[in-house]
Amino acid sequence: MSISQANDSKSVAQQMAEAGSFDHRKYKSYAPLALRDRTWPDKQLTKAPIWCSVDLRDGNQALIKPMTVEQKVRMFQLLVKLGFKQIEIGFPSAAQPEFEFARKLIEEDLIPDDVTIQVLTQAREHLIQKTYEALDGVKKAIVHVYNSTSTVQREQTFGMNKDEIARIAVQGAQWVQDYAAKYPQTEWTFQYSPESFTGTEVDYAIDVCNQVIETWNPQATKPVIINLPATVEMSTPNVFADQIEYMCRGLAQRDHVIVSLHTHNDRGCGVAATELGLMAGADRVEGALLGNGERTGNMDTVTLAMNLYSQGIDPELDFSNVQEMIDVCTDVTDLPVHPRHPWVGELVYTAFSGSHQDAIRKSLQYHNEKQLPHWEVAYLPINPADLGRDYEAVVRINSQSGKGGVAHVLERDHGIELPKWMHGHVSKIVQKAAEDAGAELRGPQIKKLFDENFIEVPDGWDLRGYDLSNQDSQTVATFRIEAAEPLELKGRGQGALEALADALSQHYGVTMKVTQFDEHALRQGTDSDAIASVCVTVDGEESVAAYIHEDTTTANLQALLSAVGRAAARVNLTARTAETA
Ligand SMILES: CC(=O)SCCNC(=O)CCNC(=O)[C@H](O)C(C)(C)COP(=O)(O)OP(=O)(O)OC[C@H]1O[C@@H](n2cnc3c(N)ncnc32)[C@H](O)[C@@H]1OP(=O)(O)O
Ligand SMILES: CC(C)C(=O)C(=O)O
Ligand SMILES: [Mg+2]
Repeated sequence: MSISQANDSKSVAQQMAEAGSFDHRKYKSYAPLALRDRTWPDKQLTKAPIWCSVDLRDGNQALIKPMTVEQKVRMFQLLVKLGFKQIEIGFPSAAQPEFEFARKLIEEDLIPDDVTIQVLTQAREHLIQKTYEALDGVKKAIVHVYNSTSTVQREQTFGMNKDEIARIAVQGAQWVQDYAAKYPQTEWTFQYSPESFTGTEVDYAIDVCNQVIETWNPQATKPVIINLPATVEMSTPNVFADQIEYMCRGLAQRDHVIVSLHTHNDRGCGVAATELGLMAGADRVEGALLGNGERTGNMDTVTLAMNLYSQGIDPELDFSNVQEMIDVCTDVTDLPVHPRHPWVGELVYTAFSGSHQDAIRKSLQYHNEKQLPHWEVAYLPINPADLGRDYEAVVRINSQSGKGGVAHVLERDHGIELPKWMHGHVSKIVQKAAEDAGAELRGPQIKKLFDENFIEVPDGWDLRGYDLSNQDSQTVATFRIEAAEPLELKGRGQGALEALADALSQHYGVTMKVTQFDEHALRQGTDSDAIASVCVTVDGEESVAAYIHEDTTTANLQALLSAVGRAAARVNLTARTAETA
């Protein structure tokens, strides 16, 4: 008997008993909804949805260690600061800290006037009663009642048929309404979730939701919220979008119903499903910061908001201080943020690889020079500074990096703008050091390598002074050099640099040619400091050096002298004459 035949004849229970059987045939594919006249694929998102944070409920119920009341207050205050106007604060009938937290917010008047708190309850009377007790005295609140409607839960958890499950929903909705009437001073909004909606036959989901809507009888001034959860993400986002479009068409009193989405991320598409669901007609979304929540988490509100932001849409949430948000979240959830987390991870604006760095550097320069009206920079979907991130993270150097990246770091961190011909010389040194270290090199290490290999004056090659004059439209010069014995050399040429090359050629009896030269002001440091870079060939041997000085002629001459001095380590330079002072 083949393995395949063996598996086909086994029940799921038998297969489960066989530990370690990685066999896809025990799973079946989802059945897509045949919505032929779907309209959502042609829609575009143009505005932010109504946001509801579920950090303090769905996020909290998934933590190893649920938040304390104090931690919940901290998270609540962060959510308010970020701009959430609807915040599900918990499941007050579930546990004492949940109840106490609701009481604290109300009694200590911690809820801003423009923020509505929301609470979750099962459709069970004693839990609903306790929920209202927790909310006594609140100005306004959303009471969110749910029951599970999927085939699996109907059959396996509840052992009930469709009508019986619908009756739980309607009875729950009725209790929610009845208890609300006991607290007339509060402005109540009701919300219903057919939990495990994506595993529910869509016509049945419409039927249950419409019975709840009929119970609550919403008005224009008193809408209800129907929240459609992908309690477990079971399909590709397009299937979810079809389900949402179908629901939006089938829900009664649609004008008085706010359609809300609550996706989870089991297949890694929680945000994508929400985006398509919004295109399919939903008005509101529930989610958690950084995607905290049951299993793989809830839809990540940071990612969705930043996706909108990066399309030029006001997300109506403020992530300008992303570090503060990360600090509070990691602290209260005790969960780390992945370095590649969309938009906010430590590495998401960082390029280590040479070609990316080169493109980023050129593109940023182009962007600044042309003053483009919109952000269009290679490899950087948004300006990291918008999130309070600095540019240091954008280009980081290791052995995968190229010359553009090294030049970028010297420019960015030290205001040293190198001429293009020098990029390769510097990056060769940096790359070798990175390879030897087998690690990243940070800005100060790169500057040190640059100083040691290009700026520092080799022993015995210090320029002590010079006199320049003009003769027959040529520069005639005397140079004083601090060597083992002080030298005074004379030379002539087109300018001071050529005159020095001439003086050194004569002195050492070698051919010397300045092949590259550049001089310009430093972008950092004193106003007058200039950096000069020189490439010289000494008897065919190429040597490069640079020097920084407030006097540009001194910078040029010392750069040349240093380059020759560095060549002297490789070429035998012996004085031909004895022109000592
Ligand atoms: C997808 C989601 O995130 S849903 C939210 C989940 N969050 C939580 O559960 C966190 C808080 N929950 C709790 O602390 C507890 O579950 C409580 C306090 C709410 C209830 O506690 P208990 O009654 O002791 O236990 P439990 O939740 O297991 O109750 C199960 C019973 O409720 C019924 N039930 C479960 N959900 C619902 C519901 N939404 N509406 C009506 N009845 C429900 C079950 O059928 C079961 O009935 P049975 O006793 O006849 O078998
Ligand atoms: C309570 C409901 C909305 C829920 O969290 C879910 O279905 O995921
Ligand atoms: Mg959930």
